[in-house]
Amino acid sequence: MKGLLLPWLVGNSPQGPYQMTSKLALSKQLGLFPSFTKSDNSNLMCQTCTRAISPLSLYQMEGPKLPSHNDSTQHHHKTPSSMAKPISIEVYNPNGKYRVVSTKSMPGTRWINLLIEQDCRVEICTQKKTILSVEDIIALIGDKCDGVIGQLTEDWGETLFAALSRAGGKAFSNMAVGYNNVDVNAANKHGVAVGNTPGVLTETTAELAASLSLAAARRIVEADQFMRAGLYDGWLPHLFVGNLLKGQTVGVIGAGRIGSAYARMMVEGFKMNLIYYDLYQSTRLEKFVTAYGEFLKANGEQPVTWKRAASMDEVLREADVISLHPILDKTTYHLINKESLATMKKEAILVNCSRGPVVDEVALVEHLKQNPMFRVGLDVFEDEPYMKPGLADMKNAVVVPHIASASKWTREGMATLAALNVLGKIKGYPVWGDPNRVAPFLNENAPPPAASPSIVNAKALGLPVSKL
Ligand SMILES: NC(=O)C1=CN([C@@H]2O[C@H](COP(=O)(O)OP(=O)(O)OC[C@H]3O[C@@H](n4cnc5c(N)ncnc54)[C@H](O)[C@@H]3O)[C@@H](O)[C@H]2O)C=CC1
Ligand SMILES: O=C(O)C(=O)CO
Repeated sequence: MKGLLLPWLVGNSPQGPYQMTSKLALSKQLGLFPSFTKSDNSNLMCQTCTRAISPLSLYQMEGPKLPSHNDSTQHHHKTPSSMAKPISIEVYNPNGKYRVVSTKSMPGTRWINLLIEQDCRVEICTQKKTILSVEDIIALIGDKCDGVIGQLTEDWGETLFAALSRAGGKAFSNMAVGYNNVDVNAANKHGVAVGNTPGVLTETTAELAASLSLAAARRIVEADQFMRAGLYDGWLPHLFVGNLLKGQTVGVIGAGRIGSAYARMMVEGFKMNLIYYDLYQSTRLEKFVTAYGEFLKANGEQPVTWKRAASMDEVLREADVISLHPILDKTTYHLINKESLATMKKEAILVNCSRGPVVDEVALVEHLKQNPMFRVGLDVFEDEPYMKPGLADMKNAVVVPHIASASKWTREGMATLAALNVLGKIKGYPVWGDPNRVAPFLNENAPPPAASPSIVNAKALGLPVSKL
């Protein structure tokens, strides 16, 4: 079915125009014809509201097989009956037994296929609004909903878990590894499983942190703006002088999956020494740096070194480039503040690809103003989507809009893992034993294991663990 998948209903709003974009093959296979007649201009006309559906070319009807049905549950003008306010959706497999809602369109089609193959009706919110409110999501959940795939921008707390539970839902997955937007206790209270998507975004996110480190070190954005402004009038010894990374020290705060991947990139790619701080020892990372150091030594080069710091301050004092990769919780909120910034070297580089509130952004703006040689690379912001006043004016800051996981492979994989988390709970599958071993779920040439890849509250809910 790969490549054939198109929604059978698309609309901007329940009152707005709809386009039939279903593939006939899929629709025939699933028996999904809504009630339409042909209008004079060859557009399709809904028999209920007489609205024209265009363009017909998107939906190649075959002569006598014009669609006809009278199943009101498949009517496209409304999402489920109890919704307080209409919200536009795309529907796949309307006759599916389980109703799964995705609050956003997500990359790829595999995640949709996997759900519909397992008898799910998939509804994707197409509302033109980047961040959905709790009210919007309650409307999407409606009266009956078996599971929801949501986004890190949404506030998944008591209100939403209560609404999902009332609708019969027992499964939610964030399309993200970080789940600081989710009140897991509220989910536990309502018996809702909470999924996340670790592993598939580790390298992609680490690569963006490495990119921001380089962009800041070599002043790439400033130099780009200078060129475009037509200011370049010839090579100069002082023009955009930045920092050499080789032989310097990279500091990692939070050496989990992403922090460790970033550390390896910086150590191996730029021959930097490593200092890291984490609540846990990262033996694999230490072994990697040791082995690489020995390799360099055997080749007559200066070996790289590693050190596990006893405190975060030790990292801040010693490192030339510091990258933040902890989770966001009470212990990491404003981990970087006025005092910790003052501990750092005047020419240090700070990178944040974790969560905005790990850094006190007001203090950061002030520090950037006072220390023009101090530079930052930021993917995340304290009040996303906004930046604190003054940050946008700072030449010593490189800022990008929370794109660290934005590679095609990763985003499609995140969608797949999120869908499988929800599907697994709906089908009563056990939880995968090792949430870091995601490859079996991402293999497009084999069916995924019958398990939920990563459920963060599996223990609290007493869910069984897969023996696979
Ligand atoms: N900017 C983006 O697009 C992305 C951001 N993220 C963020 O990165 C975070 C980390 O992701 P992973 O590496 O997969 O998670 P992980 O759980 O493997 O790593 C987090 C590490 O932080 C450490 N940690 C926790 N509290 C700490 C503290 N107080 N001080 C120092 N270390 C502490 C943990 O021990 C753990 O090793 C996510 O929770 C998410 O918020 C993740 C993916 C993409
Ligand atoms: O997965 C996450 O936590 C993100 O921030 C999205 O990439």
